[in-house]
Amino acid sequence: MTLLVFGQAGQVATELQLQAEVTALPRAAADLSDPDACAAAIVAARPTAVINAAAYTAVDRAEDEESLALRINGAAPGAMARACADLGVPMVHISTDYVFDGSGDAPWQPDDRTAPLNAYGRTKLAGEEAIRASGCVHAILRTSWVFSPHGSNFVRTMMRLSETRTDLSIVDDQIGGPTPAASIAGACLILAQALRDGAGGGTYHHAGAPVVSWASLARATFELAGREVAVTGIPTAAYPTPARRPLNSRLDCSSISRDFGIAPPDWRAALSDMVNELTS
Ligand SMILES: NC(=O)C1=CN([C@@H]2O[C@H](COP(=O)(O)OP(=O)(O)OC[C@H]3O[C@@H](n4cnc5c(N)ncnc54)[C@H](OP(=O)(O)O)[C@@H]3O)[C@@H](O)[C@H]2O)C=CC1
Ligand SMILES: Cc1cn([C@H]2C[C@H](O)[C@@H](COP(=O)(O)OP(=O)(O)O[C@H]3O[C@@H](C)C(=O)[C@@H](O)[C@H]3O)O2)c(=O)[nH]c1=O
Ligand SMILES: [Mg+2]
Repeated sequence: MTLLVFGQAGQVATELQLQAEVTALPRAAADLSDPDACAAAIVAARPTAVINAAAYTAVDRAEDEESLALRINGAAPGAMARACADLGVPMVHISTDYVFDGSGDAPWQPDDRTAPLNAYGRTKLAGEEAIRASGCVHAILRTSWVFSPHGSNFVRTMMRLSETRTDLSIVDDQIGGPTPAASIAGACLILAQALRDGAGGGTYHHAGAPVVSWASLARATFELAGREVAVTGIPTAAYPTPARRPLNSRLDCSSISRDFGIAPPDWRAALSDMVNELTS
């Protein structure tokens, strides 16, 4: 199958290229700020399936650039999906825990009420809605707290800070599942094949287990890397940021296990591999 991937250098896009033969489109080939160009790229490639792994992911910066983020995260996936619908090509799209408001402490189900707290979350929700409205055969995969040795993510930020800092204050009241980018890529490939084979699709959750706080994830990183950094857990209110972030990012991942046999990965194994790769 000819798989067309939007995104090339991002965390998930990089893993897709490592795991499968795909045509990955860098920004120069398909800029998501130009939705029509994305649709045209699909028409030109005539793929058997499309995976959108590109997005505007700078959560704080999106507060000041919401209209650009909306074009990239909302309008572009919508244009891709309409092109897919016209051609009868299935589409796999990645979305986020940040579509939820983070209330309570129960894991979010795929059909729970969405109510994003920040601009990034609003634009990602717009993308989901545009894809559903297009009528294309699709799977929307919501995930959370992505990390990998490639690209920018919280774990790499912690590794960088450990070069110069002996203590850090990290929020310990935001709870979620850190997810290896490799696991998301694997899930996208399974979903693309299943949709090709006639599966119905829909909205699914896939995130790493067990759930932790950002402070715990930082401690686990420093322990594996042998870095002596003291982590003080602090409440979100003590770490002001431009974008509000949800406290409860737990995602219930049972429907993707049931329908596709995709189980939540244990992030600790992937973190250990990643730290070894970065420190060797
Ligand atoms: N990172 C995370 O923690 C989470 C991510 N997600 C979702 O997972 C998906 C993959 O995220 P991840 O791999 O982490 O993303 P990254 O931030 O690692 O990479 C984003 C990718 O999108 C590309 N991109 C950004 N803007 C444009 C544009 N205007 N035109 C074309 N390409 C563009 C980037 O290209 P370039 O290299 O040229 O900048 C890059 O390849 C996204 O949909 C994201 O919303 C969901 C939950 C958590
Ligand atoms: C660097 C640092 C961050 N923090 C906090 C800020 C924030 O609440 C939390 C994580 O910071 P980040 O900026 O890495 O997180 P953020 O970029 O918001 O991560 C999110 O990215 C988007 C794309 C998603 O879709 C989400 O699933 C999630 O992964 O850690 C501290 O408390 N202390 C620190 O020293
Ligand atoms: Mg970030």
